[in-house]
Amino acid sequence: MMRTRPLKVALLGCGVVGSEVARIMTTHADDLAARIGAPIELAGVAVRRPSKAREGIDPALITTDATALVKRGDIDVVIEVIGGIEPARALIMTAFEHGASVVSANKALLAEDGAALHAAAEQYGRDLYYEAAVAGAIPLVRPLRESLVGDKVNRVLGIVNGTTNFILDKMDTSGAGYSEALDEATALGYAEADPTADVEGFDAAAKAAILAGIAFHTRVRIGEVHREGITEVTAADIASARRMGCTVKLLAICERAADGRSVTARVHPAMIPLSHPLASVREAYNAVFVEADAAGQLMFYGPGAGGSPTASAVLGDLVAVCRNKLNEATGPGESAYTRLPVSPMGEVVTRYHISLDVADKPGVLAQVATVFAEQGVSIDTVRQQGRQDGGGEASLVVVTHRAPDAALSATVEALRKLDTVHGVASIMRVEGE
Ligand SMILES: NC(=O)C1=CN([C@@H]2O[C@H](COP(=O)(O)OP(=O)(O)OC[C@H]3O[C@@H](n4cnc5c(N)ncnc54)[C@H](OP(=O)(O)O)[C@@H]3O)[C@@H](O)[C@H]2O)C=CC1
Ligand SMILES: N[C@@H](CC=O)C(=O)O
Repeated sequence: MMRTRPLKVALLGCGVVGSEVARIMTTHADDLAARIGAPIELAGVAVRRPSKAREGIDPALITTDATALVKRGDIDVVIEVIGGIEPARALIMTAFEHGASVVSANKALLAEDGAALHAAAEQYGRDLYYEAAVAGAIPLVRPLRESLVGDKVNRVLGIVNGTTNFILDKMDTSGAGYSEALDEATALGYAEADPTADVEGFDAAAKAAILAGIAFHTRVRIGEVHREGITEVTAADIASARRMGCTVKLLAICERAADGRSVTARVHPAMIPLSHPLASVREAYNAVFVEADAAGQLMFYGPGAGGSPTASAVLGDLVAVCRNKLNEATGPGESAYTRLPVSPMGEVVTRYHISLDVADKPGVLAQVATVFAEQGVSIDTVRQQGRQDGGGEASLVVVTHRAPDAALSATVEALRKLDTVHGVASIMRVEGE
């Protein structure tokens, strides 16, 4: 039977995501009430700039005092879509203390301080849901937290940042410049308030930390994730990838060690073969592979950024949390975990694509090959192309077999010291084979 007294919802933030959440709460009010078993009421909307026009929102609900809103005592659910660390963290803690459960899309905060937030939720008997924090509309947090909790997940690999995928895709397919593609992604609402978070890989690293934590029942903080962004990826890298039958993607890769005693989490650009399913992930779409002992390989795919897709994930959490409230229960929360050490990047086994500018004369290839051999790195393919400019230089592209990242980077450092190597034009890892 439908309860008539509405559940009260406070919305903290009404930007790209928040404005869509408010719109769907209004336009789908009847459906949401039917799903929940009670109507929901938007009880207040906290923003920074109160005079800004907010379509479809009663101006009487707007406040700049988010703290007073969450302290009211009659709020059932707080939706935090402000972003950043503070005041979001303090507001969530205050919400728990004053009786509300929380739905958040804030991956930066969860990857920085998820443990304290979960502990506070548990202490006060509240829910903390955050499906929207990873890969926009794609259900990923709940499948890992609930559906796969009986299995053993060994690897999570995918594209988890829409902005960088949009930029790399535009650079690859339409030849767009980096800045032009970034401006377009920002205008479409994909980029973070500070797009450095996207292009330098912080956003993807936060998501990798969250995914590794849930998948491997451990804790990984953003600072433990090896992170490289896309700012160094050049048109020449993309062209080089094409020549190899590959494309360049920013990947997040989280792995459990074979002995189960440690994990790794990394974010970096990588070349992947055009035949790999991730190669066809276009624009701001995301896709994530999950490999588990019993389930095998699962692929999750969908819109990874933008107001409306992200709001879909927020609304799904809102319904779940409201149902729990009505049942005077909380959801599954955080499962028991073992703190597994996060191994450094140097121990990760990967492959390098290295493009060198070398002297075009006898013996150079042998010298280069010796450096690889000295570091214990086996070469898979070598391609040399003499330059047409008559300067006695050639371009040498070496693709290695799999080796520890420390050995690969030591190889690059040793190559830089050879007189016959005039420059390292690009280095990129190769994944997905
Ligand atoms: N955009 C996306 O595609 C996705 C975003 N997310 C996450 O969702 C969250 C929100 O992102 P997004 O909507 O893009 O961000 P926006 O910058 O568009 O919106 C932020 C909102 O928070 C308000 N705000 C900022 N500071 C305060 C404050 N101190 N007190 C009250 N309100 C404040 C802003 O107010 P005002 O409007 O007055 O400026 C604005 O309404 C972030 O955590 C982001 O990482 C997650 C998945 C996808
Ligand atoms: N800026 C993020 C938004 C969603 O998380 C992205 O581009 O993926």
